[in-house]
Amino acid sequence: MGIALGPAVVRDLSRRRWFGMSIVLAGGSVLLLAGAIHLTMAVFGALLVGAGAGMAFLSGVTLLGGEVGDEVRGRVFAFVQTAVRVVLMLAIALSSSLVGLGGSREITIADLGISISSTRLLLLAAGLFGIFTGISAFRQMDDKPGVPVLPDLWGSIRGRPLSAGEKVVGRGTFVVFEGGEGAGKSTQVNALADALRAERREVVVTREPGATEVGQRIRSLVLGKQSNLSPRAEALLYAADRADHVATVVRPALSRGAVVISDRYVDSSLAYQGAGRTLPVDEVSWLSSWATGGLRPDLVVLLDVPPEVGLGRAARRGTADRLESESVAFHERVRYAFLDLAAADPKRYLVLDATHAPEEITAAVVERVAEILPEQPPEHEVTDALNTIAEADLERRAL
Ligand SMILES: Nc1ncnc2c1ncn2[C@@H]1O[C@H](COP(=O)(O)OP(=O)(O)O)[C@@H](O)[C@H]1O
Ligand SMILES: Cc1cn([C@H]2C[C@H](O)[C@@H](COP(=O)(O)OP(=O)(O)O)O2)c(=O)[nH]c1=O
Repeated sequence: MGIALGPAVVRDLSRRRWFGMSIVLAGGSVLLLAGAIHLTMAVFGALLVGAGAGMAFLSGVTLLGGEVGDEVRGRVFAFVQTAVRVVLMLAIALSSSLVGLGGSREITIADLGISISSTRLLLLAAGLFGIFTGISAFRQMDDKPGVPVLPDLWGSIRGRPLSAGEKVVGRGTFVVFEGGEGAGKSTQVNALADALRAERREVVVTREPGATEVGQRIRSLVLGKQSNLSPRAEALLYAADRADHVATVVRPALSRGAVVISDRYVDSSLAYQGAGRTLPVDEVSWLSSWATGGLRPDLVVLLDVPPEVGLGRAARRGTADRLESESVAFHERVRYAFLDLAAADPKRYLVLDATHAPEEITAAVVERVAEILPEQPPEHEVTDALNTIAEADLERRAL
């Protein structure tokens, strides 16, 4: 059953993870057998043991096939087949003699009449051993460290396994500003950058969409008033812009140790394409996480403003783009989606009332950002680093 149905159920789950999980399933089902108080429970437990063992066998053979060289494959498989048979025979022989050793004693728990026999104790020990072995196999072989196990399994069953986050080398800090139109994001991004530059930190100010050359072209596609995009195409274009932005601007800057300040990031897609355009938010989230290789900001500053106020400010700035000209109901949905995201992860968010005076907002932002920034290195190291960046910049311009 495990061999026949397993692959169809877990679909794209990493085979390394599947191997450990299957052993845990088999071990857990043996535990169920140990505590079975009715024949149906025992039959169900036995089916699950079979499914777990079958899946472990299949994933183990698949993994072995992929990792063993062609020249020794025949011998390795012959050895494994023989070893499996020997272990099975030993297990049968040993367990039947152990079962015969102990007697059976009846104890009564709330009229259930559970008998504690040596069979149950043996199954209990075997189940615990199976779970322990499965967990240690999982830990040793895990190819997606840091990716939560159950969401990954659930995602795989639904055909969308979670991807392992790409590592960020370096110790930069990633700050994102989010909020509706005219909330004051650009104003605050610049104010924060000025404050950090005054401390002689390397700051990279960037935005979505349109921070790169490709991004500029995508920006004119998604925000041009004449374009008539479907919501899914719009979501894919924002994700493509984000992928290019993260790969070519954000990650390189973070790996240098810079503070990267971005005007909008993933939450904008969740709020505008998810809540605004009513695409499934988990799907939009998966798309963004794939596009960014799982890169998450250290801090998200949410500038919260009623849509009428923000849109009024944006209108004073000039002509409205495609999204600015959406209905007030659309912008209300966007606003509450942002607030909802912030409430779900309060440690990562700073929510500010954006109707306050700009200087007041800047002071709150600077205070919070100071808490997450690493200690400043000694003055001469900063000067050297800034000189190197300036020289590299001059060289790039000269080319
Ligand atoms: N706190 C504030 N109070 C009043 N007006 C503001 C405030 N912050 C920004 N503005 C003004 O609102 C307009 C939009 O601000 P901007 O920073 O471009 O917003 P966003 O980038 O969020 O669209 C600008 O004219 C700006 O001067
Ligand atoms: C990054 C991003 C932006 N957007 C929208 C929100 C804005 O209306 C528009 C960006 O416009 P922009 O002019 O850069 O921002 P603002 O109006 O806040 O100054 O793109 C999305 O719909 N999804 C996204 O993922």
